[in-house]
Amino acid sequence: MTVLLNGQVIGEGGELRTAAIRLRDGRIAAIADQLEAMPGEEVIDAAGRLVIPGLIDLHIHLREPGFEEKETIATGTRAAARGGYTTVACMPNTSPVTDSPEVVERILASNRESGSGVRLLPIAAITRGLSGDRLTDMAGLKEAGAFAVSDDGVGVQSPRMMKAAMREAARLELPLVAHCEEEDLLIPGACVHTGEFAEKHGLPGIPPEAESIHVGRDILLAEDTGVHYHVCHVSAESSVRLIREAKEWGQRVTAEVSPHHLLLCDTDIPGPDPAFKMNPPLRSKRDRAALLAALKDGTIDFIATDHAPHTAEEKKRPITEAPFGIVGLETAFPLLYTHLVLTGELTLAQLVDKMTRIPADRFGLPWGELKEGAQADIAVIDLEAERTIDPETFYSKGKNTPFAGWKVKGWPMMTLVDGRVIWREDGI
Ligand SMILES: NC(=O)N[C@@H](CC(=O)O)C(=O)O
Ligand SMILES: [Zn+2]
Repeated sequence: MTVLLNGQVIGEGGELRTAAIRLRDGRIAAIADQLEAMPGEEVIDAAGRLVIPGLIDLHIHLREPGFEEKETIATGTRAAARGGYTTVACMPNTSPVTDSPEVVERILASNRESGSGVRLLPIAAITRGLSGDRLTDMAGLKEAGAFAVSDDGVGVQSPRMMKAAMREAARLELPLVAHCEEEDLLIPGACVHTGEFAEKHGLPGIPPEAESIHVGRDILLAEDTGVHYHVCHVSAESSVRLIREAKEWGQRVTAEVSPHHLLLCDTDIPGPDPAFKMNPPLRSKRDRAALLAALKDGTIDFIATDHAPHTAEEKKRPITEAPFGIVGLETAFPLLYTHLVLTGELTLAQLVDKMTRIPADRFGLPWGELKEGAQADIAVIDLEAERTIDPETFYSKGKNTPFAGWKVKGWPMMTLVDGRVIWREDGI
């Protein structure tokens, strides 16, 4: 048994209050203003710290199997635990692609063997080899433990294939998680948003409608299938408009946004630096404002990092050739706390909700809340701790972040899953 004493929890009305939390048999046995430590009980002093449900990230890349030089399940889940995450969902663009029950089982086994303690939810491919032309055996994948299906990394180009995928995913009650990108609208070497920055540097651009045309198409395709259709990493105002309308219409559509799209736009890119290259790209000020408004009003449901590690060598290539993607697990909470909560854009309660309860609720997961009887998945955060982001200190093998050198507050100090400490800051 463990008891966390004197922590700050977020109350019903969003206010902070001091509380003690008793953990027993992997669950939250009691939450009260005060509790007495019992003989033999492990005591964690959380005085002055924020105690919240463990963070949930439903879009990350762990690169195993196949690209272990970029990240492994062991290093990526360790980075997750350090970031305050207790549950993460990993995308299938591995090698081999996560398109067979064997790969799903291998990912789950690797996480068990790593002893990370992080709950790992494998997302399986929609099409074999992410080729876009043949559906996977979704029933077999689900049976093996797949939590959703996605071809993330590429868009499903054929509407006919997407419709078939939606029907099958609906039948099996598997969420369909879409990377929205119409390749017919891309030119070779396209690497940044079609806008001010691309023009200034003479770089080929990725237009926002390459994303939103798929969002609109998919909403229409999903309409009579009953599928849970989820849009990955929304970046464009036009996508937001379509999602908003579909929700008003009563469709089962959800969406995520990543921290970098909330905090940066193309005009913040200092130069042609691959640390600022990700897919979808950083867009205009207007797009960024639309994303923030959509997150506030619930059109965009929650935040997911799209943690996408790559090697330093790969990210040293010219911007047109370097791979897309940046890491995010170890910096998401402090970045968002500092730049959205301390600036008054979101309340602390809203931010936490969009990183815990809401993703769990939308995907029917049993975690994400601090309440009696719930699984004891917890993050302990020091809202006052201020540090400068230094990629060299990351547990992740990926050091590719556009936020190096940013000084931010609100660092995770301890992470528990099932009432067990899976990571704690040295000296805590
Ligand atoms: N987001 C990225 O820029 N890259 C991702 C793929 C993806 O999520 O689309 C990757 O796998 O590297
Ligand atoms: Zn993607």
